[in-house]
Amino acid sequence: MEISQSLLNVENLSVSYGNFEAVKNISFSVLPGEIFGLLGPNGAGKTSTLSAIEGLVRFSSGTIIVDGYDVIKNPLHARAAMGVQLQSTTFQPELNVVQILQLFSGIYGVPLDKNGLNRILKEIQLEDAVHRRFAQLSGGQQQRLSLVISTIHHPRLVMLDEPTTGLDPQSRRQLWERIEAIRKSGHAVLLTTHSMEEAEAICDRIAIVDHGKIITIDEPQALIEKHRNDPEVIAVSRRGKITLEDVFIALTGREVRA
Ligand SMILES: Nc1ncnc2c1ncn2[C@@H]1O[C@H](COP(=O)(O)OP(=O)(O)OP(=O)(O)O)[C@@H](O)[C@H]1O
Repeated sequence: MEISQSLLNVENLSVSYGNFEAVKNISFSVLPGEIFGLLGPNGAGKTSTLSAIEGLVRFSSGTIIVDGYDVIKNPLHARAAMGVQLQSTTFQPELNVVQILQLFSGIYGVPLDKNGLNRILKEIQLEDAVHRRFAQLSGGQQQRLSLVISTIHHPRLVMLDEPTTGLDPQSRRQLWERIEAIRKSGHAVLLTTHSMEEAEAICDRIAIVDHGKIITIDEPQALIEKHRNDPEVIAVSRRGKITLEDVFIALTGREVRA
């Protein structure tokens, strides 16, 4: 895969916390118009990988190129090209929906007049919740607001850490549609998820990560086809149907992580 074609190119990335190596020499690329999922058991190194790309943790070795910019040599350009989903703790608790949108449009240098503000509020269906603070919103409303903020500057690469965890099916579908709209615009999405259903539904390719290493990278359906006759996959399957979760469990093992 040509590096120049990729919106994100991660090459031989390692991340350590003291003596503990959480990410071990991983490489992958994300293309324009692609939704790429990082899947892995708890503690596999997914968030550490995202954090390294986002510039939140220092990595011990490797290179990360975002939209052609090396995150170490050109951090400002690289950061301008990415949108990062913010966790609720990042929002000032005393600010309401409108104030949060105004704050982040200011931070990103994106002009937001009254019409623009109303358009966004309508788009994320928060017109009736403008005066609520973040903590007073439902999980679905919080995620819609977080996603719109992470894309307010139209970044070419959007990174989402477990964007739909805890959402009801309606809210999850709506988020999926918004994520798919990012893909449609030719931008790329890198997300982490524990939902195999989500990976199958929206990811073009997935990387299965375990113990800091990438076990495999493929299209979800291709991965199922490739492994459907593996004895370990058949052994963990239920009701005679082979799913992505069966392949995932067979590849990463049945034991629960600490
Ligand atoms: N700041 C830190 N200091 C020390 N160890 C850390 C730190 N952050 C993460 N780790 C460890 O690194 C490993 C990878 O953690 P990471 O959060 O990247 O995993 P993950 O795949 O995102 O897991 P989860 O699915 O549970 O969110 C884990 O063993 C974790 O305990």
